[in-house]
Amino acid sequence: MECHVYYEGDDDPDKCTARRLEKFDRAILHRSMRQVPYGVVLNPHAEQALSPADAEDGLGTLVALDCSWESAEEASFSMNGVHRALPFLVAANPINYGRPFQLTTVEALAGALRIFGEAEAAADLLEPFRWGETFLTLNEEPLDRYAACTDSSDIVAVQDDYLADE
Ligand SMILES: C[S@@+](CC[C@H](N)C(=O)[O-])C[C@H]1O[C@@H](n2cnc3c(N)ncnc32)[C@H](O)[C@@H]1O
Repeated sequence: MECHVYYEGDDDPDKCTARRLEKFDRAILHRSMRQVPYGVVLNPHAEQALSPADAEDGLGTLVALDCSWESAEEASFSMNGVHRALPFLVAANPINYGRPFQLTTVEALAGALRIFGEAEAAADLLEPFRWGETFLTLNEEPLDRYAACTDSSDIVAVQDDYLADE
């Protein structure tokens, strides 16, 4: 599955995970919205949770928006595609370690790949990051359970187990 990122460029370039993905040839960055291909769009505002059932709908393409969280409002996600929110997963990056839902671009893309059953691709994407493997170990149990789900309602039922512990 190809990973594409619409790059807004308003976040600290030194900490930006999308730029590092581009540097290590793990993702294709687009500076113009028109260039972003149709795909499964990782959108935290989406009504439906991502599930394995979405794997075919993106025509082999995953899309994220790399911008600051301040500008990641609903209107910014105007890409063409199937919009999905990730279920409960916690960040492993040093800035937001342990925080649920607010993932970096690479964590979001890797989480989606893992839910789609593409464990090797997820590990490969995270490989250029010091804390990359930690994201997979920290979230191993929910990721295994999400990857075994059939659809979005299954995912939400699994997620409820983790939200109940928050
Ligand atoms: C707001 S940007 C922040 C990127 C950060 N500056 C970096 O360097 O990675 C993170 C992007 O990852 C995706 N993402 C993060 N958490 C998500 C979630 N819970 N559900 C869906 N997508 C999510 C979205 O595409 C979101 O715009």
